[in-house]
Amino acid sequence: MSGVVLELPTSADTQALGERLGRLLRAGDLVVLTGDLGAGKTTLTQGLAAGLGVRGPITSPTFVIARVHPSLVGGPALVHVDAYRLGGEAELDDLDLDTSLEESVTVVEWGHGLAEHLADEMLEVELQRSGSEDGDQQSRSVSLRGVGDRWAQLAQQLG
Ligand SMILES: Nc1ncnc2c1ncn2[C@@H]1O[C@H](COP(=O)(O)OP(=O)(O)OP(=O)(O)O)[C@@H](O)[C@H]1O
Ligand SMILES: [Mg+2]
Repeated sequence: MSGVVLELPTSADTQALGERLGRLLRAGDLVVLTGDLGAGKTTLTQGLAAGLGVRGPITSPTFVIARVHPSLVGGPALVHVDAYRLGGEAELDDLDLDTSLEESVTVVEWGHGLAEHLADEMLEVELQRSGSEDGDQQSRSVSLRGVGDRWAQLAQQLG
C-alpha cells in the first residue's frame, strides 16, 4: 500500500491531475473514485479521458450506469461506471465488468465498498472538499492510495 495526498485549488487542477493519471494508465487498470456529491469525481474522469485519448463526452450518467469510451489513439477504452444508484455488489456484478476489465481501463465513481472485489490491485482516489471558501469555489484535496504492486510507484509519481 502506498499513498499520497495533494491539494487541488481549482477545478482545472482536478482535470490536470486526471490527465496526468490518464497518461500513465494501461489496460487492466482499475480506478475507484470516492468522494461526496459534487466532490469532483466526474471532473477527474474527464481529465483521465483526455490523458488516455478516448472519445468523450464524459458525463455524469443519468440513466446509464456504465459507458464505454473507445480509444482514439489505439489504446485501451475507458469504461466509466457511476455506481451511485447501485444497490450493492450483486448489481455491480450484473454489469459484467470483469469481461472488459482486462482490456480496458475501468473507473468506478462511488466505487468504495462495491468495486474492491473486481480486482486484486487498484488505485483508490478519494476527493474531499478542503479550505474555507464556500460552495463550488472550495478547493479539494485528493488522496491517492495504490493497492498492489502495479501502483507501488505510481501514487508517488503523481505526487
Ligand atoms: N479542485 C476543485 N476546486 C473547486 N471546484 C472543483 C474542483 N474540482 C472539481 N470542482 C467542481 O466541482 C463541481 C462538481 O464536480 P463533479 O461533477 O466532477 O463532481 P462529482 O463528484 O462527479 O459529483 P457527483 O457526486 O454528482 O457525481 C464542478 O462544478 C467542478 O468544476
Ligand atoms: Mg459524477
